[in-house]
Amino acid sequence: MDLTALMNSHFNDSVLAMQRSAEALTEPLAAAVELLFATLANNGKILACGNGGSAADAQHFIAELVGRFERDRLPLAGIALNTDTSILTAVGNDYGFDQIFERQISALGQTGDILVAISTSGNSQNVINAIRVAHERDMVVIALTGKDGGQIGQLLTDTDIHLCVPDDRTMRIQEVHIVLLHALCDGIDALLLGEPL
Ligand SMILES: O=C(CO)[C@@H](O)[C@H](O)[C@H](O)[C@H](O)COP(=O)(O)O
Ligand SMILES: [Zn+2]
Repeated sequence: MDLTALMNSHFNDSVLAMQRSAEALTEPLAAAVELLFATLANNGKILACGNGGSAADAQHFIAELVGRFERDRLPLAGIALNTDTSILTAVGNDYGFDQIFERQISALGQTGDILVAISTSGNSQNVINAIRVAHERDMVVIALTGKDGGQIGQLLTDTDIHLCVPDDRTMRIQEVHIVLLHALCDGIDALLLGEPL
C-alpha cells in the first residue's frame, strides 16, 4: 500500500472536484446569495438541515449567520434543525427519524423563509420530507446535493435552487459543500457590508 500516493490523490481529486463545481455552480451560487439576502432583508429566516457530515455543515453555516463570518455585522436569522438533541430524540422516538426535520419546519417555517437542505446523495428521507413540508409552506429551497441529485433533484421546483456537486464520492461532495456554504456567507456579507476583505 502506497499511503503517500493515496494521501496525495485526495488533494488532486479534491482540486478536480472544485474545478468541475466552479464551472457548474458559480451562477446558481450567486443566485442563492441574492435569494438569501432578500429573504433576510424581508425579515425571513434561514432553516438548515442535514445528516452526519451535512448536519455539521448545516450548523456551521447557521453559526456564521447568527454569529459572524469574517467581519462584524448584525446577527442574521437562522436555525439549524439538527442541533437540538431533545427535539431530535423526542420526535425521532415518538414519530420516527424521517420526521425529525419536517416537524420542526411545521412548527417554525413560514412563507418567505428559506430551507437550506443538505444531502450528498439527495436521498435522505428526513431531508426529502423537510423539502415537502417547506414547499407546503411556500418556502423556497436551496438544496446542496451531489451525484445525480437523487430524489431531492426530482422534488425541486423552478423557484428552488439546486447546487448539485458533479462528483460521486460523498467526501468530495462534502468538501465542495463547505466551500459553497462559505461562499454564501461571503456573498451575503458583500451585499450587506460592501466589497470583501
Ligand atoms: O460525513 C460522512 C461521510 O463523509 C457521513 O457522516 C455522512 O454524512 C452520513 O453517512 C450521512 O447519513 C449521509 O447522508 P446524505 O449525505 O446521503 O444525505
Ligand atoms: Zn465525513
